[in-house]
Amino acid sequence: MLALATDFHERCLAHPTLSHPFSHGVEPQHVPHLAGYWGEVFGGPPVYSETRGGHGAMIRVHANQCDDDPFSAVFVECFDAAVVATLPDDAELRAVLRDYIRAATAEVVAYMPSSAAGPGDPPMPRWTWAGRQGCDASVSTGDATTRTP
Ligand code: HEM
Repeated sequence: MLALATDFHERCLAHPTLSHPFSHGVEPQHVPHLAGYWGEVFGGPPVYSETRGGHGAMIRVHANQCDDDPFSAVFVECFDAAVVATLPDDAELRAVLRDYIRAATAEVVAYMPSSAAGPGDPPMPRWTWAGRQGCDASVSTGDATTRTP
């Protein structure tokens, strides 16, 4: 997760659109925080919830920041590229991660408009080989259940 977050963040900083939100200075521990968040989503220990306040806190970092959305498409492109650069060449893994980042980005971006209500205290999303757990199947990878989580 640290390798993925490091590579991904470098891509954001190098991107003409994505670099803008980071141009006012980035929290020095941003990359480990991002890695801890993703680790928790994918079944690791609750590092992000215990140290940063959980999924709602992550959403609130982004909330009410922007009334249009120049970010979603390029954000997922950078993530897909970071997955290819840092994780094993595994089609099933890449499919789950592709589904994940699209669902996660749509959720974050929905809170970005200045008029959006806050997220409350939503649970941390959990993703496995079968896609998102405890949620509707439209964001799941369907029958990809043969791998051990
Ligand atoms: C859609 C476009 C997005 C943009 C432009 C964006 C931008 C940012 C910025 C500027 C920060 C603050 C960096 C800092 O100073 O610490 C941040 C923090 C963060 N972002 Fe995003 N983000 C986006 C989407 C997402 C998504 C989809 C996720 C999760 C899948 C995510 C996860 C995080 C996390 C975990 C943090 C650290 C929050 C903390 O300090 O606890 N971001 N993001």
